[in-house]
Amino acid sequence: MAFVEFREVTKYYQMGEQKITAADGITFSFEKGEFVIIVGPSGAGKTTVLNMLGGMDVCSGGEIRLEDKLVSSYGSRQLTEYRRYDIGFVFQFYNLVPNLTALENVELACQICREPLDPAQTLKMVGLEDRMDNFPAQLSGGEQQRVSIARAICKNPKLLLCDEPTGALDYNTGRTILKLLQDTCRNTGRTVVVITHNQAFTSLANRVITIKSGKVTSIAVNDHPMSADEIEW
Ligand SMILES: Nc1ncnc2c1ncn2[C@@H]1O[C@H](COP(=O)(O)OP(=O)(O)OP(=O)(O)O)[C@@H](O)[C@H]1O
Repeated sequence: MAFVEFREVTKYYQMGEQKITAADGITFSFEKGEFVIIVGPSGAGKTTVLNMLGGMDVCSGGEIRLEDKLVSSYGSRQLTEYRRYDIGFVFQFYNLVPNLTALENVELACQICREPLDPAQTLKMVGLEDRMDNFPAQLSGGEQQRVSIARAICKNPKLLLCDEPTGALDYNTGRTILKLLQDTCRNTGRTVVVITHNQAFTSLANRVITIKSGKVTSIAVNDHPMSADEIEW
């Protein structure tokens, strides 16, 4: 059994009379420790897939599994536990609490999980040992994204899910964030999923899942991914 599996997953949104198909029979799987990129144009269904994988949204049909858990059968209480214990999220716009310091933002997330990592150590790992007592407004966009990555990793999740994590950052800062995510995967064996519309990022991944119009159009496995230092876009 694969670590993560989507089998014929569908997602429909009803907008008045109109039925929108955001996922149209999505099937893929990947293994523990992989760096997975889900790529596709705007509106392809990437966020929908990530939200269903992260338990933030439910599918209309098909099966979603993480290890031996059939996530697609979960009710709201089980989904709350799943999001809390198994999933770490990184969003495009960081979503830090503005009146808490970097360290307090990470500590807050640790309070709701079972076996958190040490918040200060995790901030050190993302290169912020000297900025722990700063508030988000005192940090650059790249530094705020590092805090949000530390906050997600600190929960010690099975899956780290990142939705356009470099979308709000300049070129060089974006590259350092991709390197951090790639190093997190390589050095700690954590499974990382990144969604992006940027085709250039795909050479970083062990597995690239391409989505168009709610369907998987290709799945490519790369045994020799490039380092984030080497790519240009
Ligand atoms: N809550 C919702 N209600 C109605 N339609 C939705 C909802 N969420 C997404 N959709 C629609 O589903 C489709 C897929 O959207 P999704 O956000 O998953 O695409 P995406 O690939 O992540 O796009 P982007 O890169 O622009 O964020 C789009 O047509 C979108 O308008």
